[in-house]
Amino acid sequence: MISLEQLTKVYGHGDAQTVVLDRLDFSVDAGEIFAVVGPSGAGKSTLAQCVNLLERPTSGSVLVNGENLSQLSEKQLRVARRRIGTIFQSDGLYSRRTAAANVALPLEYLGVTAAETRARVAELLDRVGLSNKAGHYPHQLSGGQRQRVGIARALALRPSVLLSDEATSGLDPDSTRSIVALLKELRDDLGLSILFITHEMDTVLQVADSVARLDHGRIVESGRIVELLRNPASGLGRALRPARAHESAPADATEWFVSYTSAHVPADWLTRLADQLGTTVSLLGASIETVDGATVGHASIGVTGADREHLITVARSLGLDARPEPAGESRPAEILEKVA
Ligand SMILES: Nc1ncnc2c1ncn2[C@@H]1O[C@H](COP(=O)(O)OP(=O)(O)OP(=O)(O)O)[C@@H](O)[C@H]1O
Repeated sequence: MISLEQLTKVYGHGDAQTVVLDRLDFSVDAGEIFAVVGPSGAGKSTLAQCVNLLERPTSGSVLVNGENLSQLSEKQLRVARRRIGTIFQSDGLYSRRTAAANVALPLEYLGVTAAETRARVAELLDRVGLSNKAGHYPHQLSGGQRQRVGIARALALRPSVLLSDEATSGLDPDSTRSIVALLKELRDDLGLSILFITHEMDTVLQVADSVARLDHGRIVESGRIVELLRNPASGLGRALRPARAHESAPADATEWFVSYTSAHVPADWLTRLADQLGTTVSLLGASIETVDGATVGHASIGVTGADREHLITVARSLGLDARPEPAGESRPAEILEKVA
C-alpha cells in the first residue's frame, strides 16, 4: 500500500516560488490501480518523482506499507526504493542489452548470483508473456513488447508498489490494451498497488479502479470509477464516459442526460418514462459500460414539454438519475481534451 499525506512540493524561493504539489492526500491499496490525470503542467511528473523520492517533497510524507520514505537517508532510500517499481513512457531499455539482460540489471546491481538471476529473469519474462523474446534486442521488439520488458525489469526486486508514469502514452491501441491487461493481472496476482499517471482518459476507464484529477497541484476531484460514472454531476464521470454518437434533440424538445445501473431499472424504462410523462421521449444517444461487475448506462434523451421537477421525480421512480444537459456544455469528447 502507498499513502501520500499532505505531500507538498515547492520549487524556487520568495517571489519566484511555485507550489507544484499542494497538500496531496490519497492512498492506493494493495490490489488497487489508482489513476492520476490532469492537464499539462498539473504536476503529474513531479508527483511521480516525489513518490519514488527522486525529488524530496518540501513537506508531507510518502508511506509504503506504513514506512515513511520521506524521512530516510539517501542510503536507506536506496534500499526502500526496491519496494517501488517504476515504468516510464520511454521504456528506458539499454539498446545493447537483450531483453533478458535488461531485466537482469537490477538483480546484477544487487549482486544476486548468476544462477538465481537466470531463473528469476526467465520467470519474469514468462510473467509478461515474452519468454520467446529473451535474446531479442530492444530494436527487434515492438513498442508494447519493449514496455513489457520494462515492466518485467520493474518487478525484478519484487516491489509492492508499481509506479507507471505515462507508460501507455504513445502506444497504439492494441499495445495499450495488452499493457492494461498485464497491469490488471499484476494487480490481481501479486496484489500490487499501482499508481497510474496518465493524460489518457480512455485508458483510465480501461485500467483503473479509482482516479484523481490533479489541477494546479491540487486534487480537484477523485473517487472510484464506478461511482463517478454513476454520478451525473461528476465532471470526471462525464469525461470518463466514452463519447457517444449523438443525435440533436428535436426543435421543440429539451435535452436531458440520464444515468442508471441496469440492475435497478426496468428494461423498458424509455417507454415507461414517455407513458408516465404523457409526452414524447426520444433517445438521442446511449452507452453502456461494465465497471466492477455493474452495468452502468448513460443516455441522452429529448423530452417534449415536460415539467422539470416532474421529469426528475418520474425518472427517479424508475431508478434513473436525470438532469438537463446544460445548453452549450461541452460534449464528452471535448471534455476529454480539456482533461488531457
Ligand atoms: N525543477 C523545477 N523547477 C521549477 N519548476 C518546475 C520544476 N519541475 C517542474 N516545474 C513546474 O511544475 C509544474 C508542473 O510540472 P510537471 O512536469 O509536474 O507537470 P505535468 O502534469 O507532468 O505536465 P505534462 O503533462 O506536460 O508532463 C510546471 O509548472 C513546471 O513548470
